[in-house]
Amino acid sequence: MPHTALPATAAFQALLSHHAEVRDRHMRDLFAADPQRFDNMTVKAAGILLDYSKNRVDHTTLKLLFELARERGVERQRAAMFSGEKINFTEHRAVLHTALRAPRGQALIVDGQHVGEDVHAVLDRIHSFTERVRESQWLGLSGKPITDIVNIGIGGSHLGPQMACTALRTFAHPRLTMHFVSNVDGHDLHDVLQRVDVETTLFIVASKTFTTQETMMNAGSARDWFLQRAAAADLAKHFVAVSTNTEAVRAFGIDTDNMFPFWDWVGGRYSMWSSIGLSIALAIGFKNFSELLAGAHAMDKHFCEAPLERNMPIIQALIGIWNRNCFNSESLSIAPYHHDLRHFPAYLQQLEMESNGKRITRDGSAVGVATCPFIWGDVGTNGQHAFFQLLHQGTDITPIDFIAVLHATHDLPGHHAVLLANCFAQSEAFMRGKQAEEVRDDLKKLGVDDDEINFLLPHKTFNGNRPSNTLLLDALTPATLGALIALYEHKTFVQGTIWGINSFDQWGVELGKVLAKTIQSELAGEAVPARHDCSTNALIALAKKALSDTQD
Ligand SMILES: O=P(O)(O)OC[C@H]1O[C@](O)(CO)[C@@H](O)[C@@H]1O
Repeated sequence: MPHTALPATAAFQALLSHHAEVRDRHMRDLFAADPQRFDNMTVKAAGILLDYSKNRVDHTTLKLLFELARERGVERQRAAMFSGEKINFTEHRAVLHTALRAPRGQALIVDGQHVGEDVHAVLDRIHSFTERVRESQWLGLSGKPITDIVNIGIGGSHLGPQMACTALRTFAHPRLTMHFVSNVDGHDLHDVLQRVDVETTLFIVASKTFTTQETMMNAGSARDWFLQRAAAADLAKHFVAVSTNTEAVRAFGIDTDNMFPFWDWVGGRYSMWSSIGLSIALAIGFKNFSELLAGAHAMDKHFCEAPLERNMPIIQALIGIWNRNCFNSESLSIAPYHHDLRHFPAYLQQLEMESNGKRITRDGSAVGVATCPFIWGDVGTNGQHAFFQLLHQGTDITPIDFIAVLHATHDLPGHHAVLLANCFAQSEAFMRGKQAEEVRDDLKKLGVDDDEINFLLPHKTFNGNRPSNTLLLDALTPATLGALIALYEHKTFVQGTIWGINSFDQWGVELGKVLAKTIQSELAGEAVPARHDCSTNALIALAKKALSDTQD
């Protein structure tokens, strides 16, 4: 079906003309002109407040952005996704992670399958299994309760579970220690195996395909480690699988009674709501896991029902389009001011960059504009002492998403106020900057002489006008975390729709999976070295020597 590339649309052209008129305007002036700017540019949903007032937008900008969303068919695509249409058009698959968090009783049939019934049947199994482990009814080989859970997976089968278990650690079962192994680098698994006891460890092999090289290698090594210490008959008490591939699970030697399935309409990076979330449910309990799903569902409802002008994922997506496609911002920095959200930037890297790191639209033509920015970041306040200097005074302007939580779960006096003060001070400074006159006054008060002031002035002046969103959560709970993740999922989807790309395939990553295999067989000496460039040939030779020295 022919597709109109973004640059050819009237709404985008109108946005570009508006940008040419307003791009030099300073946010300080926008704030001065509208004392109600905060009230006018905040939206609340599912326990989250989004303050987007510290962006270079005004009423006209927003109007043009909403027109763009309408012209690009965001509402139509949203309905298509939720109803199970095969919007993943290169893999001919439905995209139904939202069905994983819908309450029992949803009537949705895809390819003759009753999706809601299937989802809740698996959730019921997760419920009973996690209770048995948590209540010390599921016992290890010597009759002891499980103390350590090792999730072996990568990408979407790792990042979501690890991020959520860390974020919700205050809800976790005190007896259970969670471990996450993802990297094919043996140092990762080796480190964990040194810290666990074979009698009380449960391994979850989490892989949608059950063919991913890293996961299968780690799972195989974990199984070898286990069998060196225990009998094969004990494997069923210590290994469970999460996958869509029953045959491969059976071939690996995991009892399919110990397999928790999911479906091809769940994308890897959207899968933590499925049985890929088994480790989360084990850590925080099924009731809390259900609240995580309910929080995401509350955001789904908001996304489906709120008018575009009050719709948080749509607003966040449109602000991102404005920054990326009009101001050419190449990256988006994620700054969670909560230590337990420290894995959130890495989670979003896969979510956004694997989804929208694309350049071809649905009819095979080029997008014609820049797509996904680089996503990166670290927790506040650590980031302030590492890369914030560049964000304040570097030559690139990088938009930032500040994520703050009003109530802490610790009782150490003073810390939380200082943390929040830093967060708000940073977003204010990025917006306001510090003008030459303010710098001069400050230095004068300190008694600095005029020559020194003139010398220092350009270095100590900040232009400001650097955009940010602030997302405020009342508390970090399963429900608000669920809503926060769903918010970014839908934001990603809306941006993909505006660019006209498929946010749900990942051919680039598939290529990487194939490429390593050639060199792998050359390193193993099984293949005649392919004709690489001289650098790659030399590196292979060095590694080959090192590997054979280690074996000697
Ligand atoms: O769950 P699997 O099949 O092991 O895949 C792991 C990850 O690999 C990818 O296919 C590519 O990184 C992701 O989309 C997925 O989350």
